Amino acid sequence: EASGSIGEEVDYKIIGIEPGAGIMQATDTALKEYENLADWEVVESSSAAMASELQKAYEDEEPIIVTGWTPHWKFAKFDLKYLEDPKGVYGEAEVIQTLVRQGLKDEQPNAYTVLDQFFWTPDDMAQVMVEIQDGADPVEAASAWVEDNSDKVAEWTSGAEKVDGEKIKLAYVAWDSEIASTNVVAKVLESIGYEVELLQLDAGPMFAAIAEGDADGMVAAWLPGTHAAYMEEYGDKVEDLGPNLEGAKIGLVVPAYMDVDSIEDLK
Ligand SMILES: C[SH](C)CC(=O)O
Repeated sequence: EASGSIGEEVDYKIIGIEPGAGIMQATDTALKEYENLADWEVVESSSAAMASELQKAYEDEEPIIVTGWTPHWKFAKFDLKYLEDPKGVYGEAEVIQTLVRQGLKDEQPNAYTVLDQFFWTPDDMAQVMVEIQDGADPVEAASAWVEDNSDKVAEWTSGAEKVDGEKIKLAYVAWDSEIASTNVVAKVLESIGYEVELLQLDAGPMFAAIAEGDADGMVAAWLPGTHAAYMEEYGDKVEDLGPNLEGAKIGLVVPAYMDVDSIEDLK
């Protein structure tokens, strides 16, 4: 039974993730744009910590508001809803794009071909994410998906020739979505002979690593809105290979049992 306002119930807190994430920047903007959020706080946390807080609240049918995104396994496990965002702070549909360092096409044309052709659906990504959430090692979950989806993988490797142990470094942030996609791409690059190193960074350093050539590629650019600031800073120093997934979204997410439908209702 609701004891008071939504704000009182969640102590005026939105449970966030890592500070550098674009969704955290968008939520900082939301706290300024929505007068009713003037006294609210977004709690810096991590993707994993946010997910476990969400799971705990959900199991106890407690109120909670989190920074959420699609694709994500939480929508398969819990009955959740996005809060309406009348001021459009979180943008509309997002795509996840692939960025590579300048020069990769000449130096590693076969890796470039795979990264350029990598494209899959939110359902594909969710299959790998749920396996990992259910306890599978990300490398194992990626291997299993690659084996089960050889036709799609063949489209990605079409035109790429085998190499002999050349090294490729993929940068990523430990968001569940990018743990899945980066491990799948790594498996596919390994299948044509590359030795792949995964470099886990925060969002800003991930863009910087591609721009400065410290990593060869990443499949983790959420655009046009989420990572707009990073593209503003680094866009002219990277090569943008376009979307690898369409139908993504970010926003504030609550369990469906909460009687709130819009960010404007958070009082
Ligand atoms: C958390 S979303 C996967 C990306 C972002 O917010 O930077």
